[in-house]
Amino acid sequence: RWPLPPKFGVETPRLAELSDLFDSGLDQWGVDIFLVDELACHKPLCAVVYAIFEKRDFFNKFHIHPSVLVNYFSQVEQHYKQENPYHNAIHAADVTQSTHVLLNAPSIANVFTELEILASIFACAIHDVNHPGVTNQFLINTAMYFVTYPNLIPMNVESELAIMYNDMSVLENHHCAVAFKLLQEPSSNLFASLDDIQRRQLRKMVIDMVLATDMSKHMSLLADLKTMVETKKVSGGCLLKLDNYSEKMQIMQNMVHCADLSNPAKPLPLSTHWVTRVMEEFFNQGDREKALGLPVSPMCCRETANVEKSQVSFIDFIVHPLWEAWTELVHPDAEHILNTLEQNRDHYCELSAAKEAESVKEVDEEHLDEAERQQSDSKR
Ligand SMILES: CC1(C)CC(=O)N(CC(=O)N2CCC(N3N=C(c4ccc(OC(F)F)c(OC(F)F)c4)[C@H]4CC=CC[C@H]4C3=O)CC2)C(=O)C1
Ligand SMILES: [Mg+2]
Ligand SMILES: [Zn+2]
Repeated sequence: RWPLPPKFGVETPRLAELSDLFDSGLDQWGVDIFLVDELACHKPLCAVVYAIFEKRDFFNKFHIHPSVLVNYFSQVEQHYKQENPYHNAIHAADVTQSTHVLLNAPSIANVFTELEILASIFACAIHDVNHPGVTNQFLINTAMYFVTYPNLIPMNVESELAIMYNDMSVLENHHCAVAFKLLQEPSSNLFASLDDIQRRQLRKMVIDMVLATDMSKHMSLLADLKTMVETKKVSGGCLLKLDNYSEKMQIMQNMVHCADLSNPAKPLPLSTHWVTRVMEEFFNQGDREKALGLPVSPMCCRETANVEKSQVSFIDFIVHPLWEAWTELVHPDAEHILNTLEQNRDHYCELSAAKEAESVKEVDEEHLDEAERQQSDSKR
């Protein structure tokens, strides 16, 4: 009934290269997602989701026609703002492919049902859709802005979002709502062949995973993961005893959260590329906060931010503790990921120390110049 879409759902003159890259890299941690973006003519999300669905045989398992997948994820991809330096479709493709790799860890094979795997991949693909390029804090701070200055034309409709969601996981609620709204398109009914129970289960799982990508949930999510790892150690190390929904969902939420925080654990060239992008997005937000007379958020001031120091702190306080817990949960499958994270952290630490030494040297030279000036003055 439907014409077959182009391979991977993208019209590209470089299909052979894209196909080869997926053959060798789709299941690899550290595939060059920026090269995927280039080869897929800047539709990386469509291409990655199509390739994963094919690799996992989801088209047959869930009776999904390839063109329905392409119709839906083309819509989703268009709703990612490509003007965002960081929160764009490349990030969505990156998190989706990273989760695809994490799901292949031998120690969690047979833990998840096919529906749970479908829900995880889907959740990653849509987890930041229509992201406005600012944080929840910014939206919350600006929500009251138009109450204080009603005559100001709403410079950013996004602040409507905080009003809509009463400051609770504003972005993450929005990403879910947009994704499920797009599903209602008749030509995009991805889950038409699922039965009602499965559709309801999938919807709940996706919402639970996407809402867990809100960084304000990070500490509680990590605490629960550590508790699970402790009990797993006690119960002879097998994960297969996961029978209730909440324990399984906890692992799925942490898996997607790990993928969302995986940039510092990727090969260094990819990691530094993501740092440049995320800082650009934060600095744009800082510029807007300054213009609005709002307090500038941490790491968002382009004049004073120390990129290397922020990255070391981000890794030490947030990323490493999470990946340490995940690595223990799936031991020994994620050792190489944790090692890469630790090497990258040391790289940023050295950069930060070198930068520190450089600025101290400059100050010393200035003092020397000043002293020489004073000396020559006193001689005259
Ligand atoms: C400043 C500190 C000394 C003290 C401190 O409180 N925090 C945490 C902090 O300030 N946060 C928490 C994370 C927030 N955040 N940050 C993201 C992000 C992504 C990639 C990054 O680099 C690289 F991997 F590409 C990155 O690097 C960072 F250094 F900027 C940050 C996203 C993570 C998930 C969802 C949306 C993005 C999000 O909510 C931002 C506010 C510290 O980090 C250290
Ligand atoms: Mg997000
Ligand atoms: Zn994200």
